[in-house]
Amino acid sequence: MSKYPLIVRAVEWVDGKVRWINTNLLPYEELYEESQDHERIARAIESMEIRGAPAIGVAAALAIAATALKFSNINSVDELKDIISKAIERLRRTRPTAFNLFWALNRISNVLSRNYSSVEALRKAIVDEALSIYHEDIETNIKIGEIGEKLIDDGDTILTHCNAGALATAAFGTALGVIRAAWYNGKKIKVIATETRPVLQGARLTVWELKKEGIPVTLVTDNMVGYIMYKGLVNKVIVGADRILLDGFVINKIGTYSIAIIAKRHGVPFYVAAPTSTIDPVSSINDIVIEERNANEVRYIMNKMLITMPDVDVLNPAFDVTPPELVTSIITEKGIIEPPFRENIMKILSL
Ligand SMILES: CSC[C@H]1O[C@H](OP(=O)(O)O)[C@H](O)[C@@H]1O
Repeated sequence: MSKYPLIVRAVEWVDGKVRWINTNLLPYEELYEESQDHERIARAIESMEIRGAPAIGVAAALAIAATALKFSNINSVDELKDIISKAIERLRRTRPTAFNLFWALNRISNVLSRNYSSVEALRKAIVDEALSIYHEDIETNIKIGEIGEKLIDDGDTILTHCNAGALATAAFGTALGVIRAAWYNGKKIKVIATETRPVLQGARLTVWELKKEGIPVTLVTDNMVGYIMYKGLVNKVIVGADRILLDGFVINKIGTYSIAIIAKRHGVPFYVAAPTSTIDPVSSINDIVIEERNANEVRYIMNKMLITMPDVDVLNPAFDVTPPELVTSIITEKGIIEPPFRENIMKILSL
């Protein structure tokens, strides 16, 4: 039982089904959906109804568990393994950058690789592993919050980018988890949220979450960050991450790199809050696939208003790369990682 109110849950497990809030509709509408169909859940991840690295990993794992239960009529271990393998491959193809997706699916694949005396034993092992991933996510976020809030001073104004909150995890959030923990521990903090074009996760999701909980938040456009840092209005920056490499490269929402450069220029600490399940211990920076999303996300503001000519060429990289020299420290559930990152990440991962 958490000592914090878990007011918002992006992804839940309800009676053998995956239940999620459609974040594309917020703050205009709070629509929840439920499904046992991994294809429907895969589409929810691709369309960003479900988004945020940890939430994507949890949703994918729960989608596999729901699939195992959906095919309750299958009595053959090999037949169920084949169905589950196909579902895992479909979910792997949803989004290429967030490491938590692959971390979660690899955990389920490891369960699948074992021998089982009955199909029921296999089904139970899959569901148990997926539910562990789900519950661990919430516990991990709270640990990140409680470790990270020690870096927050009473009276701080904290800038955050995109949404690394309860709407990006199973609950509580990572960057917003640190902010929540500081708030509930009595620190009078304020948040500045960037709108985060093109999909406006900051303006729509971070603002919605924090206002729902009464945490003071001010919205700024992405191009205001330089000005507000120049004016000395920001004490700290805290962002989430989609993938962190051993050398400390941080892959996160497009615009993060620009904020990190401005923070460095103005001597503002730049923190990254993420579970160790976001750390990719294998890839090098040249292996990373930065997701290129549909051009209409840039041409339109959330499908509400045309802002450019429909036939104009568009670039729409969903993420960028912040090099380690711009990162002050990485807040994880196992502790705060400071430079030299490779040495200290390997230590915290016991590699
Ligand atoms: C703790 S969420 C991590 C990360 O995921 C978000 O990306 P998206 O909204 O495209 O799924 C954003 O980069 C967050 O910082």
